[in-house]
Formats: sequence, structure tokens, C-alpha cells
Amino acid sequence: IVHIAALNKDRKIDDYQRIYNKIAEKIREEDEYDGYIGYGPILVRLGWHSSGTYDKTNNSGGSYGGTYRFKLESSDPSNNGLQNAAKFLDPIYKEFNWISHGDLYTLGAVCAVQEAQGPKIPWRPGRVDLPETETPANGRLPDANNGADYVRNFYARLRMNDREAVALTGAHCLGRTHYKNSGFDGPWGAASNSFTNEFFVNLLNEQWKLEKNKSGNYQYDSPKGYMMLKTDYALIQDPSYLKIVKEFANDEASFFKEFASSFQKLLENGIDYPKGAPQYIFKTLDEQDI
Ligand code: HEM
Ligand SMILES: CC(=O)Cn1cnc2ccccc21
Repeated sequence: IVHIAALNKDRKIDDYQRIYNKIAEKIREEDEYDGYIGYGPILVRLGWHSSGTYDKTNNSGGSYGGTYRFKLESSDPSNNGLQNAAKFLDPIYKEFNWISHGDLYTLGAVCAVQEAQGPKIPWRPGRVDLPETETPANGRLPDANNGADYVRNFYARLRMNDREAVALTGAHCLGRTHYKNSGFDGPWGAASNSFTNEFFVNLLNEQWKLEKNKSGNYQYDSPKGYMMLKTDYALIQDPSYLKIVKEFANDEASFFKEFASSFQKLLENGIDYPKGAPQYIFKTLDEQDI
């Protein structure tokens, strides 16, 4: 399968910065969502889940076709709760309906990371909406009840190495788990809407205890009321992952650098960008004094 980015000569950086600003202002305005965490984390998860269906073996799935908009994909149990992010973006799509769904979902995730004081994520437009028939089957997104070997194999399908895998999972510094969505809960402690290396610091510094939660799933809990999934905890069980967790816990700048490149790669998996395709780095609201 080949997906070539469409170059749209009529649209320039300020067209996309306008959409970025609309999303960023709406995140700032609707701050009460999910116990005042806000919409940032779930927008990041939507961009990730719309990209995480990619399969390198036949270059299928991924963000290009915007197929999350179809029932088959949005009703995947792995996508429980993401309807809130899609509803958040709906009025923005209505106002700027020249953008493709794939570009909107990924732009929303980039905006959410940057507005949470995370690293700048370079972003390229050109995804083209595909028909419902192109929607990938359910089951391509990861299952949290697994260890390091599963995590390594899963990320390999997305062309990610150990360093990229650890960096990407660091997005679990944002938001929280919700029983009704995934059968995991917590953290009762500091669920955050700031993008930091906190996830790695917590992994290394907390005492973790494997517990069966009220949904019958196993998760790691800490005395401070933090939680980790089994796939999170795997990052300190595996010697190669552990080395990288320590680096990122001790050097936030190196985490930010690796996250920026890995997240762009995740959001662009499966897309061929022609020579001269534009790449944008958006300004945050703060940088524009908005
Ligand atoms: C092995 C890989 C992964 C697994 C098994 C996993 C699993 C999960 C689960 C179970 C939740 C809770 C969902 C809910 O109950 O609402 C969650 C939330 C989240 N995930 Fe992951 N995840 C993985 C990788 C990633 C990656 C690569 C990113 C982004 C780069 C990411 C970003 C997020 C964010 C931001 C949230 C919080 C959403 C919210 O607060 O509503 N995750 N993840
Ligand atoms: C603060 C922290 O690390 C909580 N946390 C730990 N693992 C997570 C997975 C998804 C969302 C949040 C998660």
C-alpha cells in the first residue's frame, strides 16, 4: 500500500497556525474536563491511536486516511473514551473543513503536547481522507496486560527501536487511566496536564506493588496513589529499556529531543512525502502573546 502526501499550494503555515490556535484556545477555555486535567492528554491519545494502527509489514493503517472517523475504528474497545476528543475537534473541523481528518487528528496531538509545555513537534500536512473500506480491523492497538517482549514486538511493527519506544511511552506523564475506558484506574495522585519526564522519575523512585484492581486487571500501585500499567513497568524490568528510562529520568532535554522525533515518526508512519513537501513548527499561544 502506498500513501503519498498531497501538496496543497493554497494552504500555508498561517492557515495551519490558525487551526492550531483554535485548538489551543479551546483547550485553555474548556479546562474543567476530566477533573480539571483538560482535553490535552486525550487529544494526544487520539493522535497516537489514529497512528498506532500502522503495520510495517504491508504499510497499512496509520494516520493517513483519517479512518478513526468511521464506526469500525472508533468503536474499537481500545479506543473507548476517545469520542470525547473527536467531539472536541468536531466544531473545529466544521469551521476549517478544508483540512483532512488525518491532518486534524495529528495536528491536535501536536498542539496538545506543545501547549502542555512539551517539545516542539515538527508537523507535515498532506494526509488524505480514505473511504470506509480502508478502515483497519480492530485489534492493532496495544494491550496493557503484557511485559517487555510484547512491548518490543509491538513497537517493532511501528518501526520503533527501544529508545523510541521508551520515549513514546513517556507520554504517560499526561492524563490518567479510567475504569470505564480501559479497566484501569488512577493515578489518584498527580494526574498531570504538563509534559515532563515525571513518568520516568516515578517509575524509578516509587515502590511499586502489583495488584489486581476491581476490574480484575493487574496494575502496579504506589503508596502515593500513583499507578503503572504492566507495559509501563516492563520499562524497568528489561535491562535495555531500564538504561534508557534512567537517562530520560536524569535528563529531561534528552527525553524531549527523542520524544519529538519519535512522535513525528509515529504520526507520519506509512506516508510518502514528495520532495519539497512543507514541514511546519507551530508557535505556542504563549509565544504569540495570545
Ligand atoms: C504499549 C503501549 C501503550 C499501552 C498499552 C497504553 C495503554 C494506555 C491505557 C490503558 C490508557 C488509559 C486509557 C483510559 O482508561 O482512558 C492510556 C492512556 C494514555 N495514553 Fe497510552 N498506552 C501505550 C502507549 C502510548 C503512547 C505511545 C502514547 C503517546 C505517544 C500514549 C498516550 C496516552 C495518553 C496521553 C493517555 C492519557 C489519556 C487520558 O488522560 O484520557 N500511550 N494508555
Ligand atoms: C503519572 C503517571 O505516570 C500515571 N500513568 C502511569 N501510566 C499511565 C498510563 C496512562 C495514563 C497515565 C499513566
